[in-house]
Amino acid sequence: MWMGQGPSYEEVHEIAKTLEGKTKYRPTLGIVCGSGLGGLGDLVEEADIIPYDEIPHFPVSTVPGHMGKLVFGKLKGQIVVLMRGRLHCYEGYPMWKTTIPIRVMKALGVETLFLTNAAGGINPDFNTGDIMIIRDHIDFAGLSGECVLRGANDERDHIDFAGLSGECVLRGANDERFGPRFLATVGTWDDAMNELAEKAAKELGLGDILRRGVYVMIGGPTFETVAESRLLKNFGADAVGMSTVAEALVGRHMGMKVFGISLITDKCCLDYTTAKVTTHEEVLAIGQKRAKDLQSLALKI
Ligand SMILES: O=P(O)(O)O[C@H]1O[C@H](CO)[C@@H](O)[C@H]1O
Ligand code: HPA
Repeated sequence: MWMGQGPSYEEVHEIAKTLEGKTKYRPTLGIVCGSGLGGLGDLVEEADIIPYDEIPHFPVSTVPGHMGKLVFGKLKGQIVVLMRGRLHCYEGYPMWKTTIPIRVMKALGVETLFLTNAAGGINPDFNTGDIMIIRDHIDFAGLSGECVLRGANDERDHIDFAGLSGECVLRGANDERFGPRFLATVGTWDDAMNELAEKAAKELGLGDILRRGVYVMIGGPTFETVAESRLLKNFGADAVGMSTVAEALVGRHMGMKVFGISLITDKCCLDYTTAKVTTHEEVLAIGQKRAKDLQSLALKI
């Protein structure tokens, strides 16, 4: 009997079977669209679009900028499945539930996973609108374990360790049919795909805004205090967001090739004198502004 945190191997394959009954496509590439970056879905040709709420056992998207639809079809001739809307732990889902679609993608035959996100720039040299190839990550959630005090705190100058952390997505009983109990995470982000992404960006004339760096996942939904941004910088993070790492880990757990890019939508404040408030609206607006560049980059890759 399955004693871990769900979903079971059988449930994942049941969902995949349902989807195979709704689309003729058998994708090998999976794409996850970050906040405000769902426009890539419009470029998928001859698409079969399946809303999450029509898929049994599938969590639904609740965040503005995430439509909650699976898009199957062709992108430059390649058969893809694209998540137009991802799931975040802060929406109230346990971490494992946010990655059900990634497990399902693998069951559908997906071998390569392309993750995109909107992120705050921690590296002071990064500017709003920059595109960062994810070289590595910090799984803040997994490093710190599950905190009983998880949630926001409204003091001005604090480090809300609970809000920053969550739980590792692979916590719970392990089914070896998915992957190993202990996952080595060195080399999570595929070097060859990163090289390809860098080359593609340069060819598109995006070299000036191209960065490479370390993405740190925090639990959210609170944006960082100044003290937290400083902490993350000292940890070695270049950009911060509330997603992506759990998906990457689950992808690697199942042997997928993983790569990804972050759009820097705001600069995190490292100084009280210049501190300004970040909003989700601002994040979405920068996504809109850079939409065309990101779509061209994804197509070229
Ligand atoms: O990571 P994605 O889904 O791109 O979204 C990012 O944008 C939202 C905050 O504005 C957070 O959900 C953060 O993780
Ligand atoms: N912090 C965390 N997540 C984010 C940010 C940020 O500044 N911007 C976009 N997603």
